[in-house]
Amino acid sequence: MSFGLPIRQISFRDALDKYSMEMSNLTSRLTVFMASDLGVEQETLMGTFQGKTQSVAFHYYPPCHHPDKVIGITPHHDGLGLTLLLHVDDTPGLQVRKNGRWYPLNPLPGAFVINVGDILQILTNGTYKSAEHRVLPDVEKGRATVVMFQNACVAGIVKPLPELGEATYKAIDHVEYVKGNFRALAEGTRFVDGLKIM
Ligand SMILES: O=C(O)CCC(=O)C(=O)O
Ligand SMILES: [Fe+2]
Repeated sequence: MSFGLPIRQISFRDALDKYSMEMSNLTSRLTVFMASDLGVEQETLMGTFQGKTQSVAFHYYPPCHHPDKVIGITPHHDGLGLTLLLHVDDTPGLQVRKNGRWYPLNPLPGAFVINVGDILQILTNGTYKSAEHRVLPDVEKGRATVVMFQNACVAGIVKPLPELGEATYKAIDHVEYVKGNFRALAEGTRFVDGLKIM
């Protein structure tokens, strides 16, 4: 994917092209493990990610001497398929919520943080849960991350894989899903909750 960058920024463009391809490859490799864990065909899960869009975010969180008054990123769930997060430095800040408690996810050299997004939660019929997370600023040091969001769907539709039994989420056109997800994010709600079949 070219990200529509001007040709003149050749080195950045090349680096981003390469990074984008490597993240697609990593996603494919991860789906192989997930497919075997879920008991579905490798190609089925891999196919939901292959050829789909990616978006990238470059975050920088400056040091902040009033961490009690400021938040880096407010608590949220990622809305797409998988998120591949690279820590550029060793500054902590990312936290994940489990059973109502926040846990730090400190950077490990050479490791990615992989987040399940809401679409993967739907695809796996709720077997994998999208994790709520936030970023707190550090008092002393700035923090940089590169975050790749991998999209996924089944033939243009966001829905549970039929292999995973009776669907517990309604099927929705991918374009409608993305619109609804952005709307919900702005309202501070979760679009995926409205797709749940009670
Ligand atoms: O920068 C981070 O550690 C988290 C970024 C994030 O959660 C996001 O971009 O959705
Ligand atoms: Fe996030």
